[in-house]
Amino acid sequence: MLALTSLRYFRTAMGKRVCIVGSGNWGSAIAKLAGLNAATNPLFEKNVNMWVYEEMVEGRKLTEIINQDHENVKYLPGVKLPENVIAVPELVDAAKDADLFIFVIPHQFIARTVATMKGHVKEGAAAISLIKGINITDSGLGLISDEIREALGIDVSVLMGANIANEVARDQFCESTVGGFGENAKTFKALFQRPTFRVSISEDPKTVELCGALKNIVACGAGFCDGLGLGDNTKAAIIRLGLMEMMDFCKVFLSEGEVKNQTFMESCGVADLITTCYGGRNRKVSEAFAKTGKSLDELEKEMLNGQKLQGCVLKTLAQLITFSKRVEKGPETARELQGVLTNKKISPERFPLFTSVFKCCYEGAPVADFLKALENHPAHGN
Ligand SMILES: NC(=O)C1=CN([C@@H]2O[C@H](COP(=O)(O)OP(=O)(O)OC[C@H]3O[C@@H](n4cnc5c(N)ncnc54)[C@H](O)[C@@H]3O)[C@@H](O)[C@H]2O)C=CC1
Ligand SMILES: O=C(CO)COP(=O)(O)O
Repeated sequence: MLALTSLRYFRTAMGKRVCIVGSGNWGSAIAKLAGLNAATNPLFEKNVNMWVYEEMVEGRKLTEIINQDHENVKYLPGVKLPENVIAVPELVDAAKDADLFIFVIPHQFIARTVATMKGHVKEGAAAISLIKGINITDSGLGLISDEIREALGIDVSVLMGANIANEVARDQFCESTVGGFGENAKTFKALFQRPTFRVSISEDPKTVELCGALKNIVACGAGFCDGLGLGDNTKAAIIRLGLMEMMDFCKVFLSEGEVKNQTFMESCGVADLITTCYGGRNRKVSEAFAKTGKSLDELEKEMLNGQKLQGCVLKTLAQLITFSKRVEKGPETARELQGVLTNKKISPERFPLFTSVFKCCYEGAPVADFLKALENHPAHGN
């Protein structure tokens, strides 16, 4: 009896404390996995804090609903969360004394979030980013992991993969990729891996992270394909050409030697691309965009009940390709990339799929013309 008590004390004293920064669809699904593992693995402290951006749901605070009913009824309805996952409305309280941070919020909110955390993070803590987005910085492309690392001065790994949250939360078998190094990568693998969630470690974290952002753009193209009533051959071509552009983009924007081709064969690469192009939110909303002509902002609000589009990376892409253009609204990823391409003196013709998705989303190009841009794709040779 005494031995058991001391073991419990030792565990509380020594286990790493986990804080999940975010509680949306994926944030809640990953909370289930991390909560179940923390409850049984002495490497971790049993209780896992989850920062919840507070809101009222049917007259009750979302944090109260999660802590009393153990379900995030707004962002992951129908799935019970482990009771050791504790919803905390104040970010600084949630982060207090944490050793491990899991960043899982839509990428447009990261800057404000890390600014709030600055000065409240324990020395020696480590983080992992599950965020599938990118930024533009003065020097061009900015990885979200770099933004977190620079703001908080801690090591940051990434987790990317073919992981539609609703399926992961229902224990349907899938794989995922941790991009990172050494003990921190292993610790995060131990925190997430479950019998139905198999995690590999890749020491090519920048490519792993860029794959997670760029696939969002291809998913918009897949949605256009569905919206236009086209079939599986066309979708397969979009996925393949999208993959070629993702690989080329990574080699241009990371230094060539850093990018390992094997990374594209991991769950974070081709597998995530496939799942997103069939089952993701970007695909779904882009299909509706092609059919209705409503704006992406409008459709996001109508169709996603508070969840956010990250196809979105478009916004960054756009700025990377045509730095002069500033588009204020809409899917961010493609926008974000455009300016970077111009900075690198790379013509948009090198990335016809990314560019065409952007033009349809933000410049009023007809979706019916989307595939024309692919007819002379560089991947087909001369
Ligand atoms: N949902 C999925 O299947 C997957 C999502 N991801 C990635 O994970 C990241 C997070 O996505 P989800 O968890 O699905 O989020 P989500 O799309 O469900 O986003 C809604 C979340 O944003 C929060 N929010 C709203 N305004 C906010 C603000 N001003 N500041 C901070 N938070 C605010 C909401 O409270 C809610 O928790 C994204 O980068 C996404 O690409 C990655 C893999 C799978
Ligand atoms: O990243 C995802 C699956 O791995 C989810 O993609 P969506 O954001 O398009 O739903």
